[in-house]
Amino acid sequence: MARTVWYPGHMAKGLRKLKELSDKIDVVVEVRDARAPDVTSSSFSSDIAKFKPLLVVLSKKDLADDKATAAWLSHYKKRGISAWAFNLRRPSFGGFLKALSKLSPPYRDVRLVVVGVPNVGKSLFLNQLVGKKASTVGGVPGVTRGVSWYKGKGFMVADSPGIVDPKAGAAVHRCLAWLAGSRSDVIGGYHDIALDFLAYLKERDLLDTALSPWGIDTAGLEPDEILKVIGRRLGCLTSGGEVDMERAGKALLDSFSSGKLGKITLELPERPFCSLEDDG
Ligand SMILES: Nc1nc2c(ncn2[C@@H]2O[C@H](COP(=O)(O)OP(=O)(O)OP(=O)(O)O)[C@@H](O)[C@H]2O)c(=O)[nH]1
Repeated sequence: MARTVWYPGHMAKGLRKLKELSDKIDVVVEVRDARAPDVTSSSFSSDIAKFKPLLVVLSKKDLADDKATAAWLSHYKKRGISAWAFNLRRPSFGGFLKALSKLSPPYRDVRLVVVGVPNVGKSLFLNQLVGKKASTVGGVPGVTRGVSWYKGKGFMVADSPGIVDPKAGAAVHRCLAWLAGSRSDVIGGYHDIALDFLAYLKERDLLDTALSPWGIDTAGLEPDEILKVIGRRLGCLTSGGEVDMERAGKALLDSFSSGKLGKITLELPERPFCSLEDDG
């Protein structure tokens, strides 16, 4: 089934803004989702990393499988990429701040920009890093125009809108929808996206882990049958008593993105996300 790629105008504008910013910054911090670090990375950050240091922050560590997160951190280390994993709701930035201070020019505060796909945790990261009293900085010639800068202890951070890699295919957008980084209702509907999600979990042998909180026996069931069982279990019914598959899909995806299904990582360094049907 052909699906449209969701790449609205504000993201194109954000990408332009970021490119303009690149000569004013010292460091790029890319926030990636620990549940899918490869899907939520962008070719844009690796382009910038050719001439600016890149620090990778894996967000939502509390929602990801701990062993998988350790494997990703070790994967980055082997490739010389500095990376940390945080539960951004309760972060401990010690090692990250130390690395940041080493990148500081001797004559002024180090300037960083925080980039990442929508909903990955950029705002929460920025707020936690700068502190509760985060307020924008104004009036720094040549720096503050057109972008919001926040002052931290020894650093200045520019925020950026969520950017999805313009080259990302439809399959990546669907995975972002599972993670709540892209809107399922816009790119294909919850029913459709939830079926993709269930098919992917099945292919990765993650179905039983994911659905264990609901005690659903999935043996021999296809994704649409599984979604029907979930819909009945959660009371997503039409007035005629049929399962409302759109509501069931939304309930499943909400449960995954909020961590109700437990700590699940969708891809591993040795087996990154690959589409079941890459029509991008
Ligand atoms: N459990 C958990 N939730 C997180 C974490 N990081 C971010 N979130 C939640 O994820 C959601 C999105 O976080 P934001 O900081 O708004 O994400 P963003 O990247 O700024 O989003 P955009 O503005 O859409 O680009 C919020 O509900 C956060 O509370 C984390 O480490 N753990």
